[in-house]
Amino acid sequence: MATRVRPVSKRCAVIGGSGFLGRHLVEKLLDRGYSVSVFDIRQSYELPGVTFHQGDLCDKQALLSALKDVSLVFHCASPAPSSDDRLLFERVNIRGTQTVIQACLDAGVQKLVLTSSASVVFEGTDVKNGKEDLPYAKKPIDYYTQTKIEQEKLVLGACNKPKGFLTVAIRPHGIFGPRDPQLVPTLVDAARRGKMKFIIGDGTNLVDFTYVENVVHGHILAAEHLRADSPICGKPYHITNDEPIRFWDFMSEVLVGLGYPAPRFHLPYTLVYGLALLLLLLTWILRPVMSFKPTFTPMRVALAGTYHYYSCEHAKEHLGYKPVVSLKEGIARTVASYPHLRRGA
Ligand SMILES: NC(=O)C1=CN([C@@H]2O[C@H](COP(=O)(O)OP(=O)(O)OC[C@H]3O[C@@H](n4cnc5c(N)ncnc54)[C@H](OP(=O)(O)O)[C@@H]3O)[C@@H](O)[C@H]2O)C=CC1
Ligand SMILES: CC(C)=CCC[C@@H](C)[C@H]1CC[C@H]2C3=C(CC[C@]12C)[C@@]1(C)CCC(=O)C[C@@H]1CC3
Repeated sequence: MATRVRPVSKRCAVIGGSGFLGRHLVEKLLDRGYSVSVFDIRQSYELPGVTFHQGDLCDKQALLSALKDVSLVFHCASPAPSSDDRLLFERVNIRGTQTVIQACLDAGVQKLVLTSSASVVFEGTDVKNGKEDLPYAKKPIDYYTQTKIEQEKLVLGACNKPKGFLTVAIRPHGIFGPRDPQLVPTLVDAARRGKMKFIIGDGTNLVDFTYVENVVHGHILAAEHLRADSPICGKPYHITNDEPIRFWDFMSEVLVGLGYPAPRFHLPYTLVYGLALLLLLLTWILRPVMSFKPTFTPMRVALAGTYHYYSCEHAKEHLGYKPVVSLKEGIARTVASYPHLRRGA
């Protein structure tokens, strides 16, 4: 069993600390006695023990002031996948991450923990119990995934033991929990518009959904195990709930928990995927005159209709990782945290 390693310095920075995952991470770091410098393009809350630095991570000077006297940095900022804006992803996830690395080196930061994504190996076809040695997606499913791949390569490639700069990447999948602006709100929005009646495919596809506190736990374990003599330097780690579930069972549990009916009718996967592609084409054609965001994008349909679950054995072995909140408990906490999204609210 892995031993618990004590942090050397208790001052750290969270880039993207105003976001969903970032804020949960900040709260847990505070509980564990860290003082935290948050760097984000927006400030969404105030907490004792947290210093906010508002700025764009592509701006090295702005970053440097947030990294002063910091030895550990968590980088969990990214534009939302739904923005599907290639130039923005390239600027923030690729060039911005290069800037983060350079700022860390200039500021004498010793450890950088990146929030990557398990989807860096996902090409829209089944992944069953995928391990970290799967190759990066050759045909990434969207610009978000494409730039997350480049981002992870940059951070892991920057690991340099002689220079005393150590890096590691955490690859979560399907993060959910209180304050998530993406998964539950999108689902409820679709349900309210009568779009959640259908199951895409036969509904047996297993998927990982990971409760946010488990993702946070994985990040902190990685940071605290990151030392020059550790096997984790320069490596990616899947962090999941270790309880793959049928995609449509998860969606149904959340929907029913919030008072909406579960999807019941089946539609063939290829038909829905084809329709999503057509719809996407239509949004491009019509962009000069009108803009609309389809609920069922090809990316979402692929995620809803294929197997994609990942092994977290390496994290267990090298980080001593074990989920701290079960899927059942995570779903219950999540449902309870969205009273305003309940049916009829
Ligand atoms: N949610 C999920 O299911 C998964 C997420 N991930 C990864 O986890 C990380 C956190 O995701 P999540 O918490 O869901 O996302 P959020 O959008 O909630 O958080 C990201 C934060 O980064 C900020 N940000 C964006 N661009 C910049 C910039 N140029 N400079 C500074 N800050 C910026 C965002 O601000 P603003 O909101 O204004 O854009 C936001 O506050 C991301 O790296 C994501 O790729 C990985 C796997 C699954
Ligand atoms: C079919 C439908 C409309 C489902 C609604 C829920 C979806 C919005 C989520 C289901 C799986 C989620 C997911 C992500 C975002 C939200 C979903 C598509 C990510 C793309 C977020 C960023 C990642 O790195 C990977 C995630 C995979 C799962």
